[in-house]
Amino acid sequence: MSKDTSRDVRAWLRSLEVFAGPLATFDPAAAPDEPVDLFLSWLTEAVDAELPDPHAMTVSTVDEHGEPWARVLILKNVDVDGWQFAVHADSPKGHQLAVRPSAALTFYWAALGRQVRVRGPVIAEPADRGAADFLARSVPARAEALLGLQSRHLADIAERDRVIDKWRSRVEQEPDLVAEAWTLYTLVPVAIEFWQADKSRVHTRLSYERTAAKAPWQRHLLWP
Ligand SMILES: Cc1cc2nc3c(=O)[nH]c(=O)nc-3n(C[C@H](O)[C@H](O)[C@H](O)COP(=O)(O)O)c2cc1C
Repeated sequence: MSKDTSRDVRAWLRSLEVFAGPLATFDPAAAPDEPVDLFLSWLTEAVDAELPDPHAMTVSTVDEHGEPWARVLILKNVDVDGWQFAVHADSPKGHQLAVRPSAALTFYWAALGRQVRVRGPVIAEPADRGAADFLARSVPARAEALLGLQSRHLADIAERDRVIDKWRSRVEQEPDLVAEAWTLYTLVPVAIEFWQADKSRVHTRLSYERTAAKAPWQRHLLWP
């Protein structure tokens, strides 16, 4: 891209609106003691507002060289014990979690002007829980996980379709087949931040922090 074009892009980006939606409101004084309760109420509002993929989140990890990585995953469950996602352990994110079992999650519900960030250690759940999650997946999703090549270089699209077709047939014939490396992970939160946008740009932030899993939560307002 030439420098002239990049100047145009800068102006174009500056012209785009942010926080265009009617936006939600947030009164931190009324926030519950347990952050998962607040998260579930914000998630419920996102679902009720019919936002697309309300349970999609960016999962950030760090590799053995300290390099950051991030990708979008689907939230599988959340309760007082933590936020859960399931992935193939033999994938880049699985390898990163093996060497650095810690992650950050970011949810963004744009139309409501809300962001939630969650950070903490990640534990791999026992194999039977990973298997139960795997068997609840669709046939194509199970086939992709069984072939176990996620994020590897692919020679051509025809090869992808041929191999996936082969695994789909196998899953249809053997519906109890489980990818052993499919793993359910729980992020045990030590820091959770709720961020509410305001059109005035005076945003409201509430953080819950604790020194260790199961320790009591401390609440702090944060400067926007
Ligand atoms: C909305 C959305 C949902 C996704 N859900 C998953 C998922 O549940 N599991 C998964 O392995 N990848 C999922 N992906 C793909 C990941 O973002 C990522 O491309 C893939 O897991 C490879 O990541 P890695 O190379 O860091 O291991 C999803 C992508 C999007 C956009």
